[in-house]
Amino acid sequence: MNDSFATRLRARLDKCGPLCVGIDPSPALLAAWGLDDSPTALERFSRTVVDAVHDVAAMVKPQSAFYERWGSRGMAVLESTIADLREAGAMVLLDVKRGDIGSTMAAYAEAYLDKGSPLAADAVTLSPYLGFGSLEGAITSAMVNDAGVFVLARTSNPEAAPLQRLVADQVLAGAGAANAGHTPFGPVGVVMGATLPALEHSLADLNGPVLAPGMGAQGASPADVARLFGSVRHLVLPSVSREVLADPVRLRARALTYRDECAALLAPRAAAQK
Ligand SMILES: O=C(O)c1cc(=O)[nH]c(=O)n1[C@@H]1O[C@H](COP(=O)(O)O)[C@@H](O)[C@H]1O
Repeated sequence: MNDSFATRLRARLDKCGPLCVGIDPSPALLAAWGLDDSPTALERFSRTVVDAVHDVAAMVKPQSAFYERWGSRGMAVLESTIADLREAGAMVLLDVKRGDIGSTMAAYAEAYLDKGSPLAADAVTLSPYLGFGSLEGAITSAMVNDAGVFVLARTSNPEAAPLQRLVADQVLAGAGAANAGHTPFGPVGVVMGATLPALEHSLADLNGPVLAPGMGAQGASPADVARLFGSVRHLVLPSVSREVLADPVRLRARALTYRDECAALLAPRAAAQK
């Protein structure tokens, strides 16, 4: 029998520490690395990141958009990047932010969560704006496939606040209901930006992981992650992309610095001292 998503993520968090590193091969980063904008460069970039961070990050998060730019050639690189990560023992969070009516959602779930799919990941990001209930099939599929999902609740971009403030509690309630009774926690995570000025929502009944993007390029720090999510420190996965990816030579060192800082600030001991 395979371990559940949460059991695998718990083991990775305990082994590697609390950090997710994004693979975002944007044209700007390819240029910064001295690479041209091509599928070959995409592959070189992705391989370099996999080699540098696969044992540092609890999860690695390829951003699908940067591969989709290249059509089928880009998708082939995404497929091989997912395979490389898995072979290296990393957990893959595929950032696709999908959300649609039930029947279409079922096809997305088949594409990204079914164990036999060429793009199968350990987890995907989902958008709840067709209603939390529209994600039910994907959540069931995640459970059947020992995978997970991360549903957008309060994203890191400032313009999201007026809209998401109104619905985030529904997302958190839906996720909490799906996760109830699961140990060590459930397969339905949420996305909450490390850039939020204040938390504004209770995570007490979530019983699922919290992906917290926004460190580095978007201005948040590991201290912000600890300030916002200290109450669920054992469930937080701070995420960073551009700041770590900026320089191929310092990539691993930067990831290690973020990892160590997050681990120190989110350690149980830090809670007791507070
Ligand atoms: O789902 C995400 O990862 C995500 C959620 C969010 O609220 N904000 C956010 O920036 N992201 C992703 O995180 C990456 C940007 O991270 P940075 O380069 O570290 O700012 C992009 O791939 C975004 O799509």
